[in-house]
Amino acid sequence: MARSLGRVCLGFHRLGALSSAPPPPSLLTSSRSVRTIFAPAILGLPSFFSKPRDFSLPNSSWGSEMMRLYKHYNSQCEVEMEGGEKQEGPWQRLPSYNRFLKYATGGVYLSKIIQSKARLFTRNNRDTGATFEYVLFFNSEEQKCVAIFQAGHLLEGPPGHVHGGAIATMIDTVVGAHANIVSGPVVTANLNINYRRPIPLGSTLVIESSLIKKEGKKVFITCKVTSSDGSKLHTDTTALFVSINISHLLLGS
Ligand SMILES: CCCCC/C=C\C/C=C\C/C=C\C/C=C\CCCC(=O)SCCNC(=O)CCNC(=O)[C@H](O)C(C)(C)COP(=O)(O)OP(=O)(O)OC[C@H]1O[C@@H](n2cnc3c(N)ncnc32)[C@H](O)[C@@H]1OP(=O)(O)O
Repeated sequence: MARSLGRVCLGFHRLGALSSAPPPPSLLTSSRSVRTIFAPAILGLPSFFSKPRDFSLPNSSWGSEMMRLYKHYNSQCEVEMEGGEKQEGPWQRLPSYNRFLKYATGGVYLSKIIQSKARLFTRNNRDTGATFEYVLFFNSEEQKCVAIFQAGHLLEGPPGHVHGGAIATMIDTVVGAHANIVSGPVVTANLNINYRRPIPLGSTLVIESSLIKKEGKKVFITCKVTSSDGSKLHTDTTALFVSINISHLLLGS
């Protein structure tokens, strides 16, 4: 389906790092080019494995609003022209996150079974459309991230509406990815959410995060969740991220 849209966006992950050693922190991200390393060998996948599934591409569960907004942002992404030339656009689509630091246990023993089964919470999605359907875009000029999010029926909290924890999860995911792009490895230190209006299940929402400032190890970000046409404000959030040294996760802090 994405192919039929005829556009190719920049990759968030770079394939082909086949070493079994984790990538050095300096290779994890770069704020302008938004690249991270994906190492199949770290994930225990065979080296001939070509590409992991990209959950941020459209699937049959996406409704018309989700598709409309996807096309709106995707049409402003980098385009690959005939002959492989690339034409820049203000937005970059961020393919779905993969756990490149599979063995980053922070010094805590995890059994091989847990390690092999671990999945990013928001992409733990066997039944397409049932939980979190989303795609992230990043605009480096404006220092903004936008996610288009379709809230599936298994995210129910109050009857017919999305659970506050599921909303917080999506906000943390968007602002977390944003902070990671601008500052490298970070953890959420504080997330302060005002819930203004309930979100009906099945809604398509726009989650927009803006960088406020970077101050030493701290990254301050704000975020709004609105209806797809922007007319209703569902939540507003302030978030603080703190940079961590990735070696603490690898060696134990
Ligand atoms: C769990 C590891 C995850 C690693 C992720 C790495 C890479 C991610 C890659 C890609 C991401 C892609 C997609 C993102 C998807 C999801 C994102 C989810 C993100 C999360 O879901 S992540 C899990 C939840 N998260 C935690 O599990 C954090 C536990 N926690 C800690 O690990 C420490 O608590 C820490 C490191 C936060 C602080 O460490 P610390 O205490 O040693 O502080 P430190 O001195 O370094 O602080 C420096 C300055 O921050 C100020 N400061 C600190 N904390 C503050 C607070 N709460 N309020 C106000 N100010 C605070 C200090 O006051 C000081 O300020 P000043 O410099 O002005 O004095």
